[in-house]
Amino acid sequence: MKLMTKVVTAKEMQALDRHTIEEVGIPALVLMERAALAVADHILALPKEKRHQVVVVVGNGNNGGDGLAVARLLHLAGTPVKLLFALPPTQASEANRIQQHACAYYQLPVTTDPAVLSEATLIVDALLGIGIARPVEGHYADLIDAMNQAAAPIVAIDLPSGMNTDTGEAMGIAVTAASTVTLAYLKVGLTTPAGEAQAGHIIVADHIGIYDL
Ligand SMILES: NC(=O)C1=CN([C@@H]2O[C@H](COP(=O)(O)OP(=O)(O)OC[C@H]3O[C@@H](n4cnc5c(N)ncnc54)[C@H](O)[C@@H]3O)[C@@H](O)[C@H]2O)[C@H](O)CC1
Ligand SMILES: [K+]
Repeated sequence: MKLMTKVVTAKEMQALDRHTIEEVGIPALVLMERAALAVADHILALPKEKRHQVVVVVGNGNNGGDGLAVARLLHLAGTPVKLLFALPPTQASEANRIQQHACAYYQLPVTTDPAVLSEATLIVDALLGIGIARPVEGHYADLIDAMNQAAAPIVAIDLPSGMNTDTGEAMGIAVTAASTVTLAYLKVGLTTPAGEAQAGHIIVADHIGIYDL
């Protein structure tokens, strides 16, 4: 018997998130850690030559927080990791700042220079997730372009950055990923032809501890 996978919009995912955190009482950082473990497991199962130098591209929201937690887990598993911050690390969500602290404890190398992407054998896209709220422009558009131009394959966390969660269309420009580890449930945009083309191989990390309403 084939089980149907639940498919959600950004609003629905945000409501499930809120329900799990505020009503069930599971701390957001617990969900973030479980999400990061799922993404790290996926990366650690890739051929070793892909893991010579991982570069995690970090946005300032919780998608970036997931990326920072993945970076820490990969580092602790012996994988060389560098962080490419989109913005000065001070302008970030609370969970993101907590993850930054943990990465700083382990002295993970940090840069804001996209040239680091040329060193990557694997790129982790943690720039934007379901919180994308407007078309991608300026520095963010340049970063996505630089990721797409780099030789290394891209693993996207939750969604390829720049993708509209509900339509799969690029909001200006979107990451073209080799694989996407989407968290909790499949997102509507990932089921459209445009979304499938950007996402590559899609893995649903359905054991991160989100509870249904
Ligand atoms: N779904 C889950 O179960 C879990 C999800 N997690 C991860 O959290 C993100 C969503 O996090 P959120 O902070 O709400 O949003 P983002 O990180 O995607 O982005 C918010 C951040 O980005 C800015 N922004 C929005 N649009 C743009 C734009 N076009 N250009 C530049 N900047 C933009 C916005 O202002 C905010 O500052 C979800 O995808 C998961 O990865 C949890 O960690 C675990 C549980
Ligand atoms: K992403």
